[in-house]
Amino acid sequence: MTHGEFRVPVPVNEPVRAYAPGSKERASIEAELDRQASEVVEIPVLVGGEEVRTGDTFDVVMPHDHGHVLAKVHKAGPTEVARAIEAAQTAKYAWQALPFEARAGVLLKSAELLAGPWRDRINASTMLCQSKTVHQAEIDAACELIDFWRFNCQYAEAIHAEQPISSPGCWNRVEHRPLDGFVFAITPFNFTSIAANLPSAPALMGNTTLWKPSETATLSNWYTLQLMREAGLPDGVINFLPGDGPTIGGAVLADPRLSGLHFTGSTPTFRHLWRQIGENLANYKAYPRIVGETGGKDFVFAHASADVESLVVALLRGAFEYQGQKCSAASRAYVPKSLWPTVKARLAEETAKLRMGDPRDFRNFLGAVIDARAFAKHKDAIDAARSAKDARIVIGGEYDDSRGYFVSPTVIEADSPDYDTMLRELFGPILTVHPYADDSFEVALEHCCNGSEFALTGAIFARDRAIVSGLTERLRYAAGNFYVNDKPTGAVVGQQPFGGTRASGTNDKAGSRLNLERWVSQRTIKETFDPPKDWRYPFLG
Ligand SMILES: NC(=O)c1ccc[n+]([C@@H]2O[C@H](COP(=O)([O-])OP(=O)(O)OC[C@H]3O[C@@H](n4cnc5c(N)ncnc54)[C@H](O)[C@@H]3O)[C@@H](O)[C@H]2O)c1
Ligand SMILES: N[C@@H](CCC=O)C(=O)O
Repeated sequence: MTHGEFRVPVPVNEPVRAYAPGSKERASIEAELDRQASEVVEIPVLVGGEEVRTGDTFDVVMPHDHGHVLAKVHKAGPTEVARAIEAAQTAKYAWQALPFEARAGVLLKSAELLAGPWRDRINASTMLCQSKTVHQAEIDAACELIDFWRFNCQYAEAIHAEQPISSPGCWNRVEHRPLDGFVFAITPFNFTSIAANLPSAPALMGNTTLWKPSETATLSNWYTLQLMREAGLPDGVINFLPGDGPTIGGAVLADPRLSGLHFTGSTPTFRHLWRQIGENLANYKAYPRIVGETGGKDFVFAHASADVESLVVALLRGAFEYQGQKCSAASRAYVPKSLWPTVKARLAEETAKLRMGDPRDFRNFLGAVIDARAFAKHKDAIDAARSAKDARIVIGGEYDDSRGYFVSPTVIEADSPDYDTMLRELFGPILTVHPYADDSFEVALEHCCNGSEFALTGAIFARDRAIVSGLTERLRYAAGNFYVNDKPTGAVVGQQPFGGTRASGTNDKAGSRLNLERWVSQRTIKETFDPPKDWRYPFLG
């Protein structure tokens, strides 16, 4: 029972810590990195608050030192999936019955724990198991996740406040009900914040969820769930199902009580899941909501009036931060031939200064790519460019997986905008640049707009205002997140709602009111205070 209209605290973006040499925060995270590197964590399946050890395990390793095991994870199978669905169905009545401020309180408390005592643990595990530098871990696992939790509470409050008008003699109300079943969250390896947000956003709206984490990110993901449990998350609200995607996915999607899929990951996986849901459609109690944020082939389009130094920094940071493993990473660029020789020379000069290695050495700008499969894909793309007639490696092109999965920051110069790596998502530190003739600006622009199946992020560089306006207009549907004279990565919750269209997803904008609206189903209630007692209308005489 709530006696009052409460307001959640007004959120502000979590400040990013610098971890400068000699700082207390640097010493503190270094100690935590040492601690985590010296242990092997056993991670169970979690159903209804019960830790289940199936005995069928896989290892989580450091991508930059793949012989080093960080965790042994028990895989969920069909039995655990069935138990998790029952646990979610059972937990949802008590969870939904809680007043909104109690559910929001769990997320706000989670944000507070992450901003304080849990920050090092979550950041360090993200650095070790996903090979992020301290800065990349900080902006993801700490700041973005804190922002998701705090801002979502405010967006949820605004949803609840939205009510219809009432005419005299009646009172209309809209109830923003949780969905009639459970929500399935399937999460990617590359952002700890996205992984924790996918099950917790539907939970905030009163749903109970099943969470299938990415194998390689299971350690950091498990810690975020422990944090939420410490913040008061009741048993059964989020059930943790690590293991093989198709095995778990097949069992969950077949259940008639599936009411929503909250997915982030690659385009082929999402298409596969959508097809599976389609094939099951007649078996579901209600049409499942499908939210999927997927792959990208994110562009940088430069005009001849672009400022070269800003363009070079945007290409370098946009393409190589976190080894290019951001869905938003700059992976194709269109640069006029009048600028390209200077841009190429400056990019080569600056890229040569980037150090790559173990993120525990804070001088490194890049770590390793996530696993052997990713390494093989990048190696193949580099080898193919080396022997191609219409493309060449102009920067980098080295790789070595003897200790970790290292791929050096690489630039491929492609004569044709249809060269393989101008179109295909690689998800690694490989940027392909198509230098276009200045008098073929329109042809290059048309390719940038429609040449790729994706439409996630994109950036334009120009100083000429008419060109900025024209490109903004022409590229309206080429990206869900569009940047002018800035890199196409680094969206901040509350500032640049994030998501793309076409093959890049359903564009329900993670960390926004729009996303939360997908996890409720409105019930309209009309209460009449003076119901008519006579069926005859006046016109009948
Ligand atoms: N648009 C966005 O906001 C966004 C954000 C982050 C990552 N991404 C995209 O994610 C991809 C990288 O992440 P990834 O390598 O983890 O993606 P992925 O598609 O390989 O895996 C994502 C998740 O799906 C699971 N999975 C795979 N097959 C499955 C199946 N048949 N049934 C059920 N689950 C299954 C995986 O185990 C993992 O948990 C890139 O394509 C990137 O662009 C997009
Ligand atoms: N939101 C992040 C990307 C998330 C996908 O990997 C960015 O804007 O760089």
